[in-house]
Amino acid sequence: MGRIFQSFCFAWQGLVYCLKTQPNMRLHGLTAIAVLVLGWYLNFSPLEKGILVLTVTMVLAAEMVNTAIEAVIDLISPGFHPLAKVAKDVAAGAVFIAAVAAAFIGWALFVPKILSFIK
Ligand SMILES: Nc1ncnc2c1ncn2[C@@H]1O[C@H](COP(=O)(O)OP(=O)(O)OP(=O)(O)O)[C@@H](O)[C@H]1O
Repeated sequence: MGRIFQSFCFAWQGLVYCLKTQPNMRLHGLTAIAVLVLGWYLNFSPLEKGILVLTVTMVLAAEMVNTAIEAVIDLISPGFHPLAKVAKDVAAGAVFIAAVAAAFIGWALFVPKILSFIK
């Protein structure tokens, strides 16, 4: 039980580190809260809520993995190296495609719902 709690504390520290040091993580986090609150307010179905939760989690997790990769690269390759560039660019690309997919999913879920609310 102690080990599980300790692992949870380390994971929490990683999350707090990302929120403190990464402006993009704060932006994704605030967007996630806004999207989830709005989703619940607009009475999304359980399936739609599940898709929303998975979508925001995908973006936040991608941002955290990106931050971890950046930290490792800065540790092992403080100077310029072409492979360091590849690693950072690919990690940033993962965040980018996750964010683009999230934007499409948000558009597909929210636009019909908001239109039906306005009518
Ligand atoms: N050690 C390095 N060697 C080669 N290119 C690097 C190196 N460090 C960074 N770069 C290049 O600079 C870009 C920006 O790197 P940086 O570490 O500032 O990432 P970032 O995405 O701007 O970080 P953050 O998300 O913290 O703002 C990388 O995507 C990469 O192209």
